[in-house]
Amino acid sequence: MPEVTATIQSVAVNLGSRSYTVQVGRGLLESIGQEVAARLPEKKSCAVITDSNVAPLYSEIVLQSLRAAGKVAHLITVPAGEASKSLMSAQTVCGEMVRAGLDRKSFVIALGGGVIGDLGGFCASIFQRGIPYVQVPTTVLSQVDSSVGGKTGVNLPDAKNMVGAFHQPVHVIADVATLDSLHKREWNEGFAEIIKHACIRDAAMLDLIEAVAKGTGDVAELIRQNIAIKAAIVEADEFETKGLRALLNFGHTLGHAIEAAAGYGTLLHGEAISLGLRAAGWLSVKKAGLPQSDCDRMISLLHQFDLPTRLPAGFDTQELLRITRMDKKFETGKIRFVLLPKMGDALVSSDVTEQDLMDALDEVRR
Ligand SMILES: NC(=O)c1ccc[n+]([C@@H]2O[C@H](COP(=O)([O-])OP(=O)(O)OC[C@H]3O[C@@H](n4cnc5c(N)ncnc54)[C@H](O)[C@@H]3O)[C@@H](O)[C@H]2O)c1
Ligand SMILES: O=C(O)C(=O)C[C@@H](O)[C@H](O)[C@H](O)COP(=O)(O)O
Ligand SMILES: [Zn+2]
Repeated sequence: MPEVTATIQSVAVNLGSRSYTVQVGRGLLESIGQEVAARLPEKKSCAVITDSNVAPLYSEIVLQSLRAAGKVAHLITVPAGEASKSLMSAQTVCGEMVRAGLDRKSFVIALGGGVIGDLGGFCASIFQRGIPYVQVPTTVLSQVDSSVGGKTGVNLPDAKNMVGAFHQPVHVIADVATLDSLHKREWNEGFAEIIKHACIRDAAMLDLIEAVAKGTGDVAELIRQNIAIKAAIVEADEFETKGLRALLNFGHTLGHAIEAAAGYGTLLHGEAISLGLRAAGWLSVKKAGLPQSDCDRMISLLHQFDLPTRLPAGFDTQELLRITRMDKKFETGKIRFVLLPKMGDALVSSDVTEQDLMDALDEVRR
């Protein structure tokens, strides 16, 4: 993976009283304490929630920075991986927060990938009915997607993200230096969400993604562009009530079902979404007139990041459909599915049937 160089850039997320800034740059962890103190001057104590892979790499620098800024910081570490995005983990984390003496004047730092962002944000949203939190994303996926927008939550064994809350962070610090320690598989999975963003919102960005795949593109600029895309959608439809934010679910209706059916952690989120993107691309050609060449370009890009586009053996179609019926976009028992009529443009369709989903799954098995 390339070392990502960057000058510090900021993307604003304008949500009235819930507005915040996403800072992107290299070496930002060292100054977390100052940044947090400037935004939460009256808050004295915090929990730094992280996972067992990230803690040995980055917790000390974050704790030191917070303590140097006068904050009392407690480290809470959960096992790495999707299995930690559970109600049981939320209970454990909140219990540790109580025992550490945190109160309604405390705050949370979510230091890690999307699992920690979603879990840490959720704990912040429910702890003593809600305290502020700061996102410190350390994976490509969490920097370009999950740290922005305030969707927090945990999985149920039945389906993904079934319990949660909208709770916006007060600040996001995306230090691209943390990406240096990612393994290739975790680096690559983030590109599923980046390719998704290009497909639904910005066809021109496909060129930059292709350049990054070849090792010639500016990764930090790509991250910044993705944050800007996500921020603009969230600003226009924070609570996913106006039809716009639902477009961020392109590839997710079947992707989430595959992720849950595989057993959380078997496929990474981005890998499951890659499979969902291929299915949604195929349905977009069939039902929305997407040119086959555009669908092929999307699939080729997924391959360039070694992302899976063929469903492995062992997934039962009826089981996947059963999980898909729990999708949050379902309305009065009807599937609402995100399709692309053309590259860079998406819509939510009520014209996709269960038979279409079965046909798409057959296609993805080939
Ligand atoms: N809230 C949202 O809007 C949103 C958006 C997209 C995805 N998500 C959620 O995000 C989760 C996936 O996030 P993820 O892919 O970041 O997974 P993750 O948090 O599990 O991180 C992937 C792996 O990388 C390790 N890791 C993290 N940072 C590292 C670093 N800098 N160096 C080395 N290893 C590191 C982690 O320990 C983990 O093993 C899923 O639960 C998904 O549902 C949420
Ligand atoms: O922020 C959003 O909105 C998204 O849909 C982003 C997705 O990439 C992400 O996986 C999200 O967690 C899905 O949310 P859900 O509401 O479909 O559970
Ligand atoms: Zn996603």
